[in-house]
Amino acid sequence: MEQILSLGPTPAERLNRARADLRMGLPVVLSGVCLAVAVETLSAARLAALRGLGRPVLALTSWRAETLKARVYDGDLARVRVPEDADLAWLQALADPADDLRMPMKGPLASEREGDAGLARAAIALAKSAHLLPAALLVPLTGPAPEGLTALDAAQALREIAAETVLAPVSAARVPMRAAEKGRLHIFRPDDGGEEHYAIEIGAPARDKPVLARLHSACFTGDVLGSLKCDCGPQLDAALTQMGHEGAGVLLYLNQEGRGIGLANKMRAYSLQDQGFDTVEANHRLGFEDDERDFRIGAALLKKLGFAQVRLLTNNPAKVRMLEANGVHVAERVPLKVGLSRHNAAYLATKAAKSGHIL
Ligand SMILES: Nc1nc2c(ncn2[C@@H]2O[C@H](COP(=O)(O)OP(=O)(O)OP(=O)(O)O)[C@@H](O)[C@H]2O)c(=O)[nH]1
Ligand SMILES: [Zn+2]
Repeated sequence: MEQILSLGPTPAERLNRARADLRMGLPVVLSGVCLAVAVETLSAARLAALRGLGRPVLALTSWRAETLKARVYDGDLARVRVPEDADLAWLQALADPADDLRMPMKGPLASEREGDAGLARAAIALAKSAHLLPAALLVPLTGPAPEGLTALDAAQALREIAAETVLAPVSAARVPMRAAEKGRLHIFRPDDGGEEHYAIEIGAPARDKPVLARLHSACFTGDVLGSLKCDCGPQLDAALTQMGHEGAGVLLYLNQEGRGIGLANKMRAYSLQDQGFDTVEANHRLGFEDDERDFRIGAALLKKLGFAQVRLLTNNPAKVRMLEANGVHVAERVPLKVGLSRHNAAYLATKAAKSGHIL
């Protein structure tokens, strides 16, 4: 009996299923009492079906609510009442700031004050971790949940999302690179089937001395396209080149595109930047924090590879603090200032002014 039971999904596995469901536009059951669906992927047909069940409420982060002038009674989020005549376009306009400037008036909006915000909080956290816009529609269930939907306990889901990802090595092989011939790429995979992360080891760095290290967050536009809007591409190059020259180092390539909001949301942020908002304001207008990355992953990977001390290539003091807080000693911060262009001067200045980067 024990064995049959253990074949079922763990809470972490269920959570990953829920992410996939939300990305498809399927609702998930929260704590057995409501259905939650991401606004970004919601279809008109599903909205109609959900309306048949009860009165929906739209969960938005306090950042998004602030822009929309919706009252925030729940600290980090607001639960906005959905009027009888509101259609899918109304919901989408509240979730997505793309047309805010063209059509600023969406209200007046009324927010729920009574009751528990825990379900809404879990729904928003789920949408974020699925790299969708942080906006979710919640509908209370009066009867049993529809068959076949993924069911989660809201409090447990929030704990799982906040928990540290456990990564296991999957495979590794030699990859000689332009910048460093003695390269080896290691792939790590979380046990819940989530995002994989990579480590590139240059040479054979000693484990008992501080290793030259770089924690690089994925940037498709900078790393692959050579975008001039940021400094990621040149930083990646310069870090590998320095490791190549010194003959040893480790670069973690963390799949946390767009400071953890995903590439689709990053392009939404870029469109807002074209409307005049800076990189931090754009994240906030979308409903995200400035930085949604889980910095613990970097520390965990370094320790897994046997490195307890680093000389960290970064201009971001938050990375230094995070490593120290998670058991990796930063013996030295090595500045990494490359790739300044007229396209990214304002972006780098904003990071220095608002995110504490050292220019
Ligand atoms: N949301 C958002 N993400 C961006 C933007 N520009 C770049 N990014 C992302 O920002 C991250 C930059 O990561 P890093 O270079 O590792 O980190 P950093 O915090 O700048 O710190 P250091 O480079 O180490 O000094 C990447 O995930 C990029 O995809 C932007 O305008 N908006
Ligand atoms: Zn970049």
